[in-house]
Amino acid sequence: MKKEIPITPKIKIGIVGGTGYTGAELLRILVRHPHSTLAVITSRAEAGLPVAQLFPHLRGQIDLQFTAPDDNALSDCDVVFFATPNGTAMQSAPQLLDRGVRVIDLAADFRLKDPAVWAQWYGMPHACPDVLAEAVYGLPELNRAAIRQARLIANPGCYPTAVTLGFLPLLEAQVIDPNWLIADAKSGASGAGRKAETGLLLAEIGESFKAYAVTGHRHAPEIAQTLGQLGSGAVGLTFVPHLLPMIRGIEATLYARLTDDNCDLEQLFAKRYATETFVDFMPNGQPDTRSVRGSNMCRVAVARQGTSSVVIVQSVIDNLVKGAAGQAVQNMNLMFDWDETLGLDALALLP
Ligand SMILES: NC(=O)C1=CN([C@@H]2O[C@H](COP(=O)(O)OP(=O)(O)OC[C@H]3O[C@@H](n4cnc5c(N)ncnc54)[C@H](OP(=O)(O)O)[C@@H]3O)[C@@H](O)[C@H]2O)C=CC1
Ligand SMILES: CC(=O)N[C@@H](CCC(=O)OP(=O)(O)O)C(=O)O
Repeated sequence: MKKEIPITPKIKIGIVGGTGYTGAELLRILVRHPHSTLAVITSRAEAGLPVAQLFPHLRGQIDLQFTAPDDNALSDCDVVFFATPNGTAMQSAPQLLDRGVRVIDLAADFRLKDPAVWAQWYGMPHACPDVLAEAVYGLPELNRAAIRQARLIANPGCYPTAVTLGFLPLLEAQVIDPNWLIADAKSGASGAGRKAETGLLLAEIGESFKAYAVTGHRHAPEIAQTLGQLGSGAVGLTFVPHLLPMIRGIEATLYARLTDDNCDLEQLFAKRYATETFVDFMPNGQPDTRSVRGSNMCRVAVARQGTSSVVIVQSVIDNLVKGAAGQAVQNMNLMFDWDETLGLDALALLP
């Protein structure tokens, strides 16, 4: 059951997990959104605190207090965003959907189609495997038509967004070997969330750089699942994430072997992304994370070294915007049949 969209263009929005980095980013975007009324913003730790007291950049913009999560209050909303740890949204989504509320989960609860694969990577059984089937993977550049019809969106992970948008034109056109894909990705520390953790202290990550989860990261099956749907069948992917001593941003350098040496790579990327507002193909470009910081843009470039058959793609996003909250709002815009770009016109911050 879907709620009828009111004629009045304002909808009521709930955010579960309003004190985290992606929750705060949703607030920053949604206070400027012409069709949104923020109705419920949850935090267990900060219940009762005015939102603008925790986040002074929202003073004068929002007159709500954090409240403890309550499914009844959330049921009154038209759409609820879950900006919560993995395993949280799947506890409440079925009831909310039953009450006609649309749900957008920024975590991974509905991203993997196979509940056994979910359990393997997330260390817990899936709470509502029956609902998984109807979830739409919220990558608009791939699933726009399905997102428009969806009640439940699995917002993609941050690394998967950058990696998938980089490989997508090559796999769709079937000009690379799908069994030999390498994604060398780096993230700023905000990708790990706002929790206190020794490994995320400035003195631990400043002036240092490391790879992590080299034996397997939970985003690998998510990326492989999506890339496997792009025309060439199952893929062989090596994905290695790195932690950079910066706050926002993901850079993914991707490698693949060309099977069609005559392919015009620049034309392929330019054509595939010509009508995509939030993917900027940069001919001869060198996308850097600061060119997307604070914006919903993914910038990509493609290159070869001489006549080598290895193709190199660079892809950058802001992990909190196109990698999370911005993409979630882009999905909401599609679900409510609005202009996809509403609320998402911020340019990157330089320097
Ligand atoms: N950071 C990033 O770049 C990205 C994050 N994501 C995903 O988005 C989700 C949120 O990430 P992020 O904002 O970084 O996380 P944070 O750790 O910064 O924030 C988590 C939020 O969830 C709330 N919360 C925690 N546990 C529960 C619970 N059991 N029930 C209800 N609320 C809870 C917290 O508030 P309180 O404890 O007070 O209730 C807090 O507001 C995660 O699943 C993350 O993997 C996805 C893409 C990018
Ligand atoms: C830098 C950093 O630690 N990044 C996080 C990615 C967080 C994220 O977006 O993952 P999910 O939404 O799939 O949980 C990590 O590697 O765990």
